[in-house]
Amino acid sequence: MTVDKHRFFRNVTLSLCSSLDLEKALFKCFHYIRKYIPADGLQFDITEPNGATLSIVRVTKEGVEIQDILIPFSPESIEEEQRYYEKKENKKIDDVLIFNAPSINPISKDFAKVLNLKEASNLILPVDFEDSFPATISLYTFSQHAYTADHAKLLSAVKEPFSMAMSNALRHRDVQNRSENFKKETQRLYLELMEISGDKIIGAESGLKEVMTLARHVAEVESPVMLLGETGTGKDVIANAIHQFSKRHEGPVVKVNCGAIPENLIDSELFGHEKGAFTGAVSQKRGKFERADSGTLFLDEVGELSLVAQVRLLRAIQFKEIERLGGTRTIPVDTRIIAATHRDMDELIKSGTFREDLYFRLNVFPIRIPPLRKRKEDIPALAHYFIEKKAKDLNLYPPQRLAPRAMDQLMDYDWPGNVRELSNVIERALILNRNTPLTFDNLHINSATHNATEIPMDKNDDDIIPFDDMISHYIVKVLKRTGGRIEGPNGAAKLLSMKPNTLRSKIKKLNIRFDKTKAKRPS
Ligand SMILES: Nc1ncnc2c1ncn2[C@@H]1O[C@H](COP(=O)(O)OP(=O)(O)OP(=O)(O)O)[C@@H](O)[C@H]1O
Repeated sequence: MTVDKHRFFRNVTLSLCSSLDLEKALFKCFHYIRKYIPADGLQFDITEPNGATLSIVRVTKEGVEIQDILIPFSPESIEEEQRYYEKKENKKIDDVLIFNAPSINPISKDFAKVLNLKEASNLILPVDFEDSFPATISLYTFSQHAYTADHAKLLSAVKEPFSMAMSNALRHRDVQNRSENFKKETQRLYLELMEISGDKIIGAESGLKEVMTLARHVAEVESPVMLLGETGTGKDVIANAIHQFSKRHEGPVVKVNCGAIPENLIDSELFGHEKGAFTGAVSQKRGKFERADSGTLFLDEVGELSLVAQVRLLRAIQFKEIERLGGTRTIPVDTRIIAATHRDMDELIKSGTFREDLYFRLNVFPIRIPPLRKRKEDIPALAHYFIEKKAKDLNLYPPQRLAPRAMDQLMDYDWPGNVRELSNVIERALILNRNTPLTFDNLHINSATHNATEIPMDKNDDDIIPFDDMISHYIVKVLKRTGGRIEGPNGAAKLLSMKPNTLRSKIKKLNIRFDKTKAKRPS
């Protein structure tokens, strides 16, 4: 067959450049080359400084095999190779080696032993990499004396494109490996950090047993999860556990507190924006959706999302793609959604504040986390866990022991603020009882998380009440005046000279539960 050398060069180059993925590029190239040069397979090898060869990829008619096998050569094989090369049927033409009877070639025998090969003829093209070890691309057949000088010349014509493409592909592979290692390292550090900080799920074998079973089951699939439960029950903790149990655990878990982000910023926070999309968008920003690519997006307080953001969220979930604000192109996203809420979603749907279609998309696999009062068996373990952890965090280690009736006091209380309230109560007890055993008298009064509106403020000036209670009471007082409104000219944040987000996080931290219906409407 006559071959147009230019065309051959061009087509080999194009197929090699068709993908940065080494295997794909070689597969395409092999199928083109074998139209002109006989070949049952193609192999890419790199020779290490010690003479051993790292066989990287083998392409055959059936497909691609990634080998990454180190093949050791005996020093005798290397010496014999030279003599073998001097035989008349084996030649070197334009830098390409022709081995037409490699079954007697010692190096090929070493290869054959490890790779279980039976090839009979070899055409070997050395490829050059900058700062790398010698490498070869070889074609082989199962018949003897398959290769001619013309074949060698044709293969030698594509030495340069092979060298460049293999070098780029190896660099690309190196970057990918580094990024894989980086992900693994991040995961390892995360687990180490969890261990050091002592963050674990207490009650996983008792009060949360059913929740944990569901979490493990759903982690294996990709379905969206809806975590339902009162504030402070541990929705965050379970969302993290699902991510860690899932095959996405090497990817990021990105949390968005939909209730803490002002309405006008939520779109940009979730979907990102292009430079100049709105006043203040001074540079391009990737949204949380994009950041959660290949991982999990945790939408906390999803019931607080504005209707506009709900429409975009629905689209992103349906089509698995997003558009940055002010952008024109769609960006594919591979993200698993876990949503959480303490609100009654049926109520929100009835009142028209939450889209029913979005709810059905999110509520594929609901998990209800029981309130602490319904799993009181977990209280002793949680209390001991928080005593240890908080004492370390607060530098009050070793902690005081519990007073004789202290555990009964904790067990008798209803914990409206759930696990978060228990953790706050223990922190306060550790601070107040530095030299005495821990007690929890007057839990109802002292707990800032419990109905802060009831804290008596008409106490005499000399009476000391805990600082958090004082702040909670004051925030509730202001919320009453603004009808529960946080933002805007008549909002509580403005009256308190605070940023709305700071106030929101304070409300969350102190677990202030504010009933809007009891508030005075603002004038
Ligand atoms: N089972 C548990 N074991 C250990 N710590 C827990 C457990 N459950 C909750 N916590 C701790 O209690 C606190 C509150 O939990 P978390 O933030 O997960 O609650 P939440 O339900 O997401 O609250 P919110 O609805 O207010 O967002 C966190 O500090 C968390 O680490």
